[in-house]
Amino acid sequence: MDADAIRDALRNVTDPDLGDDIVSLGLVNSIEVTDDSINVDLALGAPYSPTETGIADAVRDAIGSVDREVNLTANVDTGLAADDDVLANVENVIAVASGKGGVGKSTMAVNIAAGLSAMGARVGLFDADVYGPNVPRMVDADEPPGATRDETLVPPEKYGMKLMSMAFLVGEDDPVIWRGPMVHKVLTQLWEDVEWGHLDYMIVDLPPGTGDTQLTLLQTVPVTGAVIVTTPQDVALDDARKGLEMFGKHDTNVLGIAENMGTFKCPDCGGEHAIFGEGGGQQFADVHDMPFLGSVPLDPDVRTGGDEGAPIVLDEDSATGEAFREIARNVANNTGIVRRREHTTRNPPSQ
Ligand SMILES: Nc1ncnc2c1ncn2[C@@H]1O[C@H](COP(=O)(O)OP(=O)(O)OP(=O)(O)O)[C@@H](O)[C@H]1O
Repeated sequence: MDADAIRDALRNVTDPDLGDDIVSLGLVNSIEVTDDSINVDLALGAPYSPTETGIADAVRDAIGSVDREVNLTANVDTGLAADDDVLANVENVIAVASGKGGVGKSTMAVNIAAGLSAMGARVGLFDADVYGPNVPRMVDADEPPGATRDETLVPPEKYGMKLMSMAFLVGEDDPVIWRGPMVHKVLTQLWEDVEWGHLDYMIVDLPPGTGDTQLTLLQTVPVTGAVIVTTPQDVALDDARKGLEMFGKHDTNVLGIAENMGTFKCPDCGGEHAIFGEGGGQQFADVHDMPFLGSVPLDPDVRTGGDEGAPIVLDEDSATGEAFREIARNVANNTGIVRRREHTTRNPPSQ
């Protein structure tokens, strides 16, 4: 089997989101055939996402080699030169945002991060909520970052995730009054002077609203996409709209809308009640032509998980945990769509 025959075989592999075969889309970067191996480099950008794992499996099937080892690698064009990319070793930066406080944004960020980590991905969780950093508590991380000789910070790890938070530096209960320029300086240091290593996903928990932190992040870091967390009430949805507008102004992709507290899971009767009305998050996503990532019920186990530092997404037996896992899978899948679409736009296939 030579490279041309392999390329032809790969025309049978369809990208389910972009709706064409991967060769026509220009998602096959290179094919190399040696005496004992077939090496194919694909333009895939969302490691461990179910969709891209499926594409890779289909590629192996299409090649169907029995006598040579098939090695697949992935390299997607991000449009950034390594030099001007502040987080060059981080493949995808995902901002978790909410229009208003208290909708469960940190809970969502922690569970998405832990969910991606459980899928096998290398994950960083960056608590950028300088005004109320609470991620360390939610994952029970009390170990502060270490420091190397050249004064970079080594993030502590929990559930396989690398963590960084203002709480490590100032203490969770210290009131912090930050002005814009200080926020900018501290945040920039927090991601530049940290040894993140190679990450597939960095999840950034933003403070609620549309303030200095959001601006700093969007101006200084190549954000792959944003997740907007909302509850189904009209007031929360109104604020979520402002979040959408902010990301729109900065040309930032929105990976989708995640609904929290969609229903109330009653511990007494076991039933689920739509106390804030039904389908608010889904309707909001539809109206704004955004993907809907999923809905999580108001479930006392989520809060206990958060308080005890054990994200519920890791509880295999919990239905609410499965709702978070579904959101994590969709976040990864939609990250892949953004990456592959950008790649094909930047590298239009010749035929
Ligand atoms: N689906 C849920 N079921 C039960 N409790 C929840 C759920 N989501 C969040 N909580 C609880 O609600 C509280 C607030 O959640 P969280 O800190 O995630 O909100 P937030 O939007 O990040 O808030 P902030 O405005 O402080 O940033 C926490 O105690 C959390 O455990």
